[in-house]
Amino acid sequence: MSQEYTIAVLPGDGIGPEVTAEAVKVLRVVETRLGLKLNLNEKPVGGAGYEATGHPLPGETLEAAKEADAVLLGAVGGPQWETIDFSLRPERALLGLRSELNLFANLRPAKVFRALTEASTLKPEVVEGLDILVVRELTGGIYFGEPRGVVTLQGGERRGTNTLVYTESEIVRIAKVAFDVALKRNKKVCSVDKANVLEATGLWREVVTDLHKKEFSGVELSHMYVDNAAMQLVRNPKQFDVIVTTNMFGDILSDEASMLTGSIGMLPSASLGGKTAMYEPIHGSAPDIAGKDMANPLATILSVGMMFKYSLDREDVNTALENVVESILEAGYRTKDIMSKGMKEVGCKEMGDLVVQALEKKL
Ligand SMILES: NC(=O)c1ccc[n+]([C@@H]2O[C@H](COP(=O)([O-])OP(=O)(O)OC[C@H]3O[C@@H](n4cnc5c(N)ncnc54)[C@H](O)[C@@H]3O)[C@@H](O)[C@H]2O)c1
Ligand SMILES: CC(C)[C@H](C(=O)O)[C@@H](O)C(=O)O
Ligand SMILES: [Mg+2]
Repeated sequence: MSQEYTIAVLPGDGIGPEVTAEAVKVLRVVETRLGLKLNLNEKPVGGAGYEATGHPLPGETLEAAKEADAVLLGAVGGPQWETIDFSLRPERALLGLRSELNLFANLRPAKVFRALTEASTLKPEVVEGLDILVVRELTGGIYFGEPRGVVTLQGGERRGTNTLVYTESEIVRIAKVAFDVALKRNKKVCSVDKANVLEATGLWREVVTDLHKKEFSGVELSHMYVDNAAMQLVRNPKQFDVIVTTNMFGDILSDEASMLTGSIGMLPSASLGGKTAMYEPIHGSAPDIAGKDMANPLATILSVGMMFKYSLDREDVNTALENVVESILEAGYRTKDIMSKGMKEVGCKEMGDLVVQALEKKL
């Protein structure tokens, strides 16, 4: 009997469907080569969900995600939905999926592929061999804290509120993920906060320090304020190995870290914690290049690799995909975002085809 898995495929908006289509091609190759049976259950999400049903996270989409062995998501959002009520914005679908599936741990690896060392915004020697992991808390913090919203005050002025909240247990569980993953890497964690100003992250620092003392003293722990961390990431990124941080700081620092690797189109992610995990590139729907076959699909394809590693018990597929991506880049193929002189520019589909061809030889 062949292994059978159900994967909820949520392409979303903008370049979401373009990069997801390439990742699906890759899934199909792995299915054939490994003799698996993959049931791909495609559903609308984000703006596409809103247009289809009036809600960015339709009930059938959430159900499909909950019932699946893993979720693959493209990207959501776009200018056409920027003025609708916040509760119906495409981005809310992401928050809904993350909280409903209890995906509190978001792993965002920023690895510099050898062939792309020259594509980084930094000098080659600063990023060569860089391999860091941002562990972003994903279901708490200012993204979910109450009270939130906009009210009109007496006199007519409006006031907007969001609230940064963390409980001790929320901090402990994400810190545990970071320490555990550090034990499998270089045993080094930097916890990033704003403990000099924000009480909630003062608690964050205290709880991380206590947990470290009690259970993870074999890991080297440091703390850094987020403003300094943003600066250190571009000054000397190789000082970091695992970075653990809050929901919003992780969002920002991972986009910054992506540019060390050459492009935001290179960074995959895994969101873990509950029964079903979700895999998505860290980038958005890129309305500026949508529909032009220009998007880099590698972040989404590498997210498929993470899916095999964390949900489908085939880390070898992740390794094969990383090797395939390296070999394609070594051969000089580049999407526009990572293009440089003397290289061969390809579109989104052609990049997907190159991965498929190389993977067919590898698996
Ligand atoms: N996970 C998600 O679904 C997600 C993440 C971030 C932003 N968004 C949404 O996406 C929309 C656009 O947001 P934004 O412009 O701030 O961020 P973005 O990540 O969509 O784009 C930022 C820049 O990076 C480029 N880019 C992004 N992905 C790329 C890829 N794969 N290949 C080549 N270039 C790529 C874009 O062309 C753009 O110039 C907004 O609605 C936002 O809310 C969604
Ligand atoms: C679109 C938005 C909700 C999302 C986030 O802030 O988490 C995105 O920026 C990301 O990084 O996945
Ligand atoms: Mg982001």
